[in-house]
Amino acid sequence: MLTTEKLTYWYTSADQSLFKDVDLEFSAGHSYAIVGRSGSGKTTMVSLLAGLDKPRGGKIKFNGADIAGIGLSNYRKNDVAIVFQAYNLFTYMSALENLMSAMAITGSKHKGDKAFAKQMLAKLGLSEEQMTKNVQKLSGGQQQRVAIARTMVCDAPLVVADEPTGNLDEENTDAVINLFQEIARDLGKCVIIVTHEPDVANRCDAVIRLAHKQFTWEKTISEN
Ligand SMILES: Nc1ncnc2c1ncn2[C@@H]1O[C@H](COP(=O)(O)OP(=O)(O)OP(=O)(O)O)[C@@H](O)[C@H]1O
Repeated sequence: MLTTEKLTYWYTSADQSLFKDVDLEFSAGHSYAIVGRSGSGKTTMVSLLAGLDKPRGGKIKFNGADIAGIGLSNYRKNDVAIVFQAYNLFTYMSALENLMSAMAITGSKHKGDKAFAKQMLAKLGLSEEQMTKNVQKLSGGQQQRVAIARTMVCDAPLVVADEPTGNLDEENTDAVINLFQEIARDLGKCVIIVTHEPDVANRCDAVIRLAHKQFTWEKTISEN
């Protein structure tokens, strides 16, 4: 579903590349963890994969088409759902309103379907009362679950998450990982997660380590 071909990136302020000539392949229906030391370039890599920044060299292809050709804003709107550590929810809305607007903005096939949005939030353990109050009144774990529910109600086949469990306790981390697995296995999406947590990485179908500017597979899909 998603491939990188000789992907190269450097920040203009840096004197050398962060990574060079990276070839990776991600398939639908699987979850992938990207791990590595702080500052190695994991966030930069997922920003490129999510179409938030442009490569300096090489290509990112989505279903065989260069995302530069698709147009990064079209790609972000139709093909990618992004989950950040700082949830990025509309803070003046309820959880339900957040899902409804995400469906409207992305033109999801569930657009306008309030019952479906409620069903997803209920599935993630939110009560009717929690769904309809301002998201800022929810706990961090609950807000993160809303951010993940948002990826489930949109049609985007690719879900990219940067440290999605970074500030969650063990119980919420577990719930979030279960959700990502469900999104990959049951909804058939491709899930790519940057994480510092070995437990989170181990529960993904594949693990890629970034070290010394190289990405190496620590666990591959076929080892499952
Ligand atoms: N906008 C920027 N301009 C210049 N340098 C940057 C910029 N963003 C990040 N960097 C540098 O690029 C390197 C990689 O950063 P990145 O955030 O991708 O690493 P990371 O592996 O995600 O780190 P962490 O695990 O701490 O989040 C770091 O040395 C960082 O200081």
